[in-house]
Amino acid sequence: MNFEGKMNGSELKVAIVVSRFNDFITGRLLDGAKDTLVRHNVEEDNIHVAYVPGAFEIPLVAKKLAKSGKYDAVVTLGCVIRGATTHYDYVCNEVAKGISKVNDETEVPVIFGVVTTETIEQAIERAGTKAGNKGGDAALATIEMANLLKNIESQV
Ligand SMILES: Nc1c(NC[C@H](O)[C@H](O)[C@H](O)CO)[nH]c(=O)[nH]c1=O
Ligand SMILES: CC(=O)[C@@H](O)COP(=O)(O)O
Repeated sequence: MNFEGKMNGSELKVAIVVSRFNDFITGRLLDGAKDTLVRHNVEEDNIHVAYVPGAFEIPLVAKKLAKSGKYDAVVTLGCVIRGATTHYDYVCNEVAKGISKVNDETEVPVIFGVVTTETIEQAIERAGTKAGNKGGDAALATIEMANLLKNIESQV
């Protein structure tokens, strides 16, 4: 028996948690994610967006949305850019751990679309320029994972 997540999102309800910090970047990640979801047949009315102050706040809101039972998956979008202190390391580590924990606790796909870079240029490259759009990439993973879990649940 094989399990597969098809790339048709017509039956999916998706929440997006996006941080406002570095919104020059996160706004483009959000555009990329929404465009990719719609181009894979997710209804615009089935895409709900929650804004948080910074990446550190993403896990809490992602957990709230995942636990609501109203969404097949949650996309998380943020941008953490290293500054002059070690603050970057703490934010990145806690955000990654927090999002992973929400996956484990809720068994709802919570996709990691947080860009973590050393420089602003690296972030720009990943927000719709030479390295693509990580928001769009996260949306693709979201559709596949949501449909994969539905496929597993229908067969086992
Ligand atoms: N430096 C960045 C932050 N810092 C803010 C934290 O995420 C958090 O909002 C604050 O510590 C209050 O709890 N956030 C980012 O998203 N990106 C950064 O580069
Ligand atoms: C990732 C951050 O928290 C960072 O932007 C903070 O900058 P700094 O380390 O210069 O305070």
